[in-house]
Amino acid sequence: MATICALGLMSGTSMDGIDLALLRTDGVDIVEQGPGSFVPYEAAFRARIVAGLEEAKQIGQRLERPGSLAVLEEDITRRHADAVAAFLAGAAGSWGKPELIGFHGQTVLHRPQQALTVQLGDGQMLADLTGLPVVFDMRAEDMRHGGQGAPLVPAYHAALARSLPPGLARFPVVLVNIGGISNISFVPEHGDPIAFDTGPGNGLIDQWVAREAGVSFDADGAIAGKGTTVREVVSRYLAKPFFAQGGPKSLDRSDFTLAEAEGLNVTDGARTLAAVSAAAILKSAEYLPEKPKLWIICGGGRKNPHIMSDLKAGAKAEGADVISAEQAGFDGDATEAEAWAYLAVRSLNGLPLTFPNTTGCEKPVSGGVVVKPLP
Ligand SMILES: Nc1ncnc2c1ncn2[C@@H]1O[C@H](COP(=O)(O)OP(=O)(O)OP(=O)(O)O)[C@@H](O)[C@H]1O
Ligand SMILES: CC(=O)N[C@H]1[C@@H]2OC[C@@H](O2)[C@@H](O)[C@@H]1O[C@H](C)C(=O)O
Repeated sequence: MATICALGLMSGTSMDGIDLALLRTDGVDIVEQGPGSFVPYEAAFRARIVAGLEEAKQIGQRLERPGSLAVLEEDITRRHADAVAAFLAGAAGSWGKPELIGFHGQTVLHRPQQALTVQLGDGQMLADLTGLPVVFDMRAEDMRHGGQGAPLVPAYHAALARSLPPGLARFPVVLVNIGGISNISFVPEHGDPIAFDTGPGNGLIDQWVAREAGVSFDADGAIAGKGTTVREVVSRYLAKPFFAQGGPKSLDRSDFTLAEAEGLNVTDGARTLAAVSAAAILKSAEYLPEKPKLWIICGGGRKNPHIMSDLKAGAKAEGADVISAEQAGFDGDATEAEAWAYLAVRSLNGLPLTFPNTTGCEKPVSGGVVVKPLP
């Protein structure tokens, strides 16, 4: 299959902005990772998305856009187009001109039990504004085949694991994405990955520090650094039914709340929620066929030193190592955007995006809608 240059766009559950990354791939091998970038949403726009999450709860059919959601979708799409233009006008443009965009959009509702997942993002509008073909809506087909519709990044995680230099690769490798929600991909030396969402990532920490300290995230874990983990609260979170079984499973941003942390002071709350994030990830090992030997941490949560130190301590007790994406030679901020570039090329080539062991779909499923700019 032909190698092409693709541009991936991800606006994740943290709702902090748009990640962009270029990738050269044939949809199987990662031929070359290109530059990445991030365009933050300002606080007022993030607040509009948060308000949109509430309105999205009324959605019964995935194409419905009640209340302000139609306008929000247009604005999200326009911001992606502006981000692409700025990105390609800079150094990224000289690395390569993308032939295809992989567009995630903004998840506002995810109800796998109802086979309902809604990402705001108008693929045709983005194609028209950028002049490039766009692959979007990559989760729906998986759900039509009985899958959770998430996580989708495991196909790319597996390619990353297989690209590790022999000196670093200690299989089974687990790639972890700590975004608003966390998810893992278990990659054995031979065979297909096993994947599922593992629990809250940074989402609860963000909500906690926004409410208690008026900041959008706990930068470098500074607030948590002044607090202590309250074990009883961690146990209360881990006692939730979500943790009583393995995958396939996926989460909506609202599935976990701050309820269990109420009453803590601001610093203990931030530290405890970081501990919850790490403990939830480590607990996933109970549902894997073999003990992981190497954990590689991607996503914004790797910048919280408390999540990282808890992960390292827990993994060490099981004889495993924890390293950041960068220590593995990857760009941990760009992984998801790269994944959407990779998945777009797979979609174009009719290759599966998801597998029975990653989302629970009944057979490997491709997906995504491909649109071209109108003449
Ligand atoms: N320097 C930092 N210190 C601590 N936390 C950080 C730092 N930088 C980013 N984060 C956390 O990472 C989050 C963003 O992570 P990321 O971009 O991986 O999430 P996402 O892509 O929105 O989520 P998802 O994977 O759930 O779709 C921020 O909301 C913040 O909580
Ligand atoms: C429905 C949805 O957008 N889910 C996200 C979310 O954020 C992390 C986790 O929950 C994961 O399942 C997924 O994103 C990643 C990138 C994925 O699909 O692989």
